Amino acid sequence: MQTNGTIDRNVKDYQTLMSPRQLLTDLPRTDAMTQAVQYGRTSIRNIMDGTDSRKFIIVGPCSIHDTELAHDYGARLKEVSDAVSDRLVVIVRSYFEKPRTNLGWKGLIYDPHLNGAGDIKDGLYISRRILMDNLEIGLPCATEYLETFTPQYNSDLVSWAAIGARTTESPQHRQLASGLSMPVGFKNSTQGDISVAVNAILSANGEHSFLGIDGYGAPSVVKTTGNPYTHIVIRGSNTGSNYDAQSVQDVQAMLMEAEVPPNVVIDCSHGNSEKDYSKQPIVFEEGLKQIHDGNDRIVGIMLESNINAGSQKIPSDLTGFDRSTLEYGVSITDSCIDLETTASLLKAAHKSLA
Ligand SMILES: O=C[C@H](O)[C@H](O)COP(=O)(O)O
Ligand SMILES: C=C(OP(=O)(O)O)C(=O)O
Repeated sequence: MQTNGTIDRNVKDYQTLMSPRQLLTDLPRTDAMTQAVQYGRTSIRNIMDGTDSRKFIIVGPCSIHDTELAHDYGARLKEVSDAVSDRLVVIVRSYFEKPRTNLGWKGLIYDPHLNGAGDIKDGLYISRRILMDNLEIGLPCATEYLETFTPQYNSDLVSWAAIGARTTESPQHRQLASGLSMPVGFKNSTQGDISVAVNAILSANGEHSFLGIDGYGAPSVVKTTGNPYTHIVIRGSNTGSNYDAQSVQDVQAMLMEAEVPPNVVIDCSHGNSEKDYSKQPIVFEEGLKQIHDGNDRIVGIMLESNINAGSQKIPSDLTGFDRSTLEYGVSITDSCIDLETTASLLKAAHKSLA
């Protein structure tokens, strides 16, 4: 086709991807995995409805960059999860898509080999295997959806999904959430605006028609029913936190004014910890205190946790990067608390919810 340079001026290449159905056929979900997915989804729905008195904890690495690490982390978290499961539903963060403030590594799906090659096909296979690994041992998974096509490739393995602070206001993400099969948390904006998340909930609760792909990869008009299990995740902002009792009550008042259930998840990281992992336990304990003091609509808490504490820097241009230089078990995005701290926080929560 003669285009005279009117299109694709800034496009280097198109690479055809396998259809979602192809990936699901190559890496099929087992019955045991289905059970783990359903356990996570049903538990969260019941907690949101108030028919299950437990709380859900979304906990795990800020991002996964290493299959071995994910496996190791999941196995160790599962032991803690089993010990607290009568009062806490533990869902492991399995985040493969990172929304960046400007540039940076975008996550395992986008650049699985950490070499800047953008091998998204491998990223989809590798990330699906990680979800399957966790489900195999009975650990339900949470993820963030950044790209609106991604759920077709992995949502059958996900029990809870986030729409992040940078995308909560995006119509496409709200429409996407309206059709997702799992409960979805909308973050407040990076500037601390709560109303964008409240509006996101209202939008995602409704029916939509929008452009997407079906399981065979065909461009489709997607018609959704609306997702009744959406809620807010308060994550603080670039200028301060919003996890104190007054802020939480103010958020709940806004939700009730909008006639949606006042369910809130407190994110202990991001703006609430000023991205300093050592402050996450303070936020966690304050959330527990508020629950203990009677705020039973705090339905969940989120922690960013890894095998080892802190974070390590990687170059912004990953071309030629030698990933063997990375320290094992340490985040390459936001700083995380370590597994020992995670285990002691979960055990403290278990005790406090007695
Ligand atoms: O949770 C992850 C980060 O906070 C988010 O992806 C933004 O990261 P950045 O500001 O380092 O780009
Ligand atoms: C990117 C994340 O959070 P936020 O959208 O709140 O920045 C995250 O939880 O990984």
